[in-house]
Amino acid sequence: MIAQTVGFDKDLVLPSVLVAFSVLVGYVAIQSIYYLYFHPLASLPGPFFARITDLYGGYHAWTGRHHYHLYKLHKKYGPVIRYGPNRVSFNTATAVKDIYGATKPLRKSAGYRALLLSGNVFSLFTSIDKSFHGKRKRIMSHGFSDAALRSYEPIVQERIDKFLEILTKEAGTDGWGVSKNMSRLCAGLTFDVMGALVFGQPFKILEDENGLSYVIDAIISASRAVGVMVHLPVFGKNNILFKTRGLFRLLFLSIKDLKNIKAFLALSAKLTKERTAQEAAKVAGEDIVKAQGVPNKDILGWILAATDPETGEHLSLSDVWGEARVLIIAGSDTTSTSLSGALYYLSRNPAILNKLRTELRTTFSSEDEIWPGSKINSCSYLKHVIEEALRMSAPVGGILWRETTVDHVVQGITIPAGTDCGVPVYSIHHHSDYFHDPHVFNPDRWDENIVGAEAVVAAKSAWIPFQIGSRGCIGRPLANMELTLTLARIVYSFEIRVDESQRSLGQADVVPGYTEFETKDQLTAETTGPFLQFKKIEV
Ligand code: HEM
Repeated sequence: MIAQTVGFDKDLVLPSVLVAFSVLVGYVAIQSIYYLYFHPLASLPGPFFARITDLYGGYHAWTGRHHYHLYKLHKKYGPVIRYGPNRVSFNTATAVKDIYGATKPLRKSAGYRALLLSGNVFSLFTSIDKSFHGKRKRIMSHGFSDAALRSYEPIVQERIDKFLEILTKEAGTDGWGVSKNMSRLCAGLTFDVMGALVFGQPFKILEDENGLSYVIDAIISASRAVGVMVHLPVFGKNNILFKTRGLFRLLFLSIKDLKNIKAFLALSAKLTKERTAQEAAKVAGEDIVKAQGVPNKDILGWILAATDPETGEHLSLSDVWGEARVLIIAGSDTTSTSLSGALYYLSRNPAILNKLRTELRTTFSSEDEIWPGSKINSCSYLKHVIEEALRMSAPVGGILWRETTVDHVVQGITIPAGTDCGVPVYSIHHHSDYFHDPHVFNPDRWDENIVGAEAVVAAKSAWIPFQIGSRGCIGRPLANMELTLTLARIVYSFEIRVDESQRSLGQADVVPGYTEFETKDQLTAETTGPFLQFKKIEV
């Protein structure tokens, strides 16, 4: 009797499906009409699908080429584009200030929440709430003070020594080493440096000693999903979808990737625990790190010892683990892309390479003299080469979304509260209003004596590889140290040549007639090459 009442009526299946489908289509149609004609951003230009769904941006993020795509869109539609129902991309230096300026009423977009690995444990990088971020920054900045940086110098130099040894390790009788994939080798260097600086011990990826090169692969594959989710704010805003983000990540990962990520999480948890226990055992007033033979201090050493000056709080173990993981990711991949990019451009521009070598050889009388300090700071051409490499192929080349917390004027347009805004880094770095011949690698564009003060001021206003404002990169001085020391020491001591058989690998031609170092954008970048050979210069 009961079975009959709730029985399954086959005749109702098709009509039910049709009704559900019609409701869905009707809902999408009404919502699209609203987005296209009645939404406060309706008058802004942009691709049709971008104006009605965030899936448009999500798809282009998935291709890894959305930074190049945004560049082309800005060329087509002008400086302001609607890049999602509730998202606006601006391509001007005024917008940089209006959006990222320290006092502006914007916070990181809800999309950043999708980056969280476990529950709601935010880190300095992933935090959205401004007061949480301020508190965390007060503690974290201890690890990036001038004193902290000085204590890192020998660690960085020791890893660079190892890196340079590898360049000509299997050199032939003519002195030229075998061809190296610089993306991979530079990643070995920067991950080792970050391992040593965060946990007090290098991963020794350069020596291939501890079998930890999977850390690089783990982070590259984890970044693929993150690079898409950060462009889908719904993952941060909708709690049900937020809980499914783990499943979404699976779409981007192979079994091997999953194993690598799991191993990296376990490794970073183990090293954080060990390092925290060491610090807890610290005898008052004694530097246990030195006492235990670990060279100098590391970032965890500084931040574990730090307290929030306003609240007196310390970080908990899970907070420290969260910060450690993010530091390894944020500090390695970015610096490695910058270094590979600079080597790509130097190896393809012999005149620029020679000019840089002349500067270094007239400043230093031997490679051993190349240390942080006033001498290296006086090498203005070295600085300009790095600035230019970061402009041409910025490691974070996409768009870093910020959400308006109140109605706010950007570039003269009132943007309603709750809208995501951003300036795509690749686009503004290649904007001809700020950079003459933007697709040409030209370090001289940063020299006032050559191009004039006005041109340099304009260029600086649009140069944002580290972002600006309170959410700008805390690791910038450390990245600068790594980049200047490594490049100066390579160029001082080695001849460099392109492996012609691999020249086109990792090379993009975004604009016909120009080639550049290709970055696959996934919040940070995935890169290949350049494939280079090195020969030690005879003294
Ligand atoms: C050339 C190398 C680097 C580049 C181009 C770079 C770029 C950036 C950018 C663009 C941001 C803003 C991200 C956003 O708004 O979502 C950022 C933030 C950050 N970076 Fe870097 N970075 C580099 C090196 C480093 C290093 C070496 C470290 C650490 C050791 C580091 C740690 C961080 C952290 C913790 C944040 C978050 C800061 C905050 O929100 O207060 N970065 N970086």
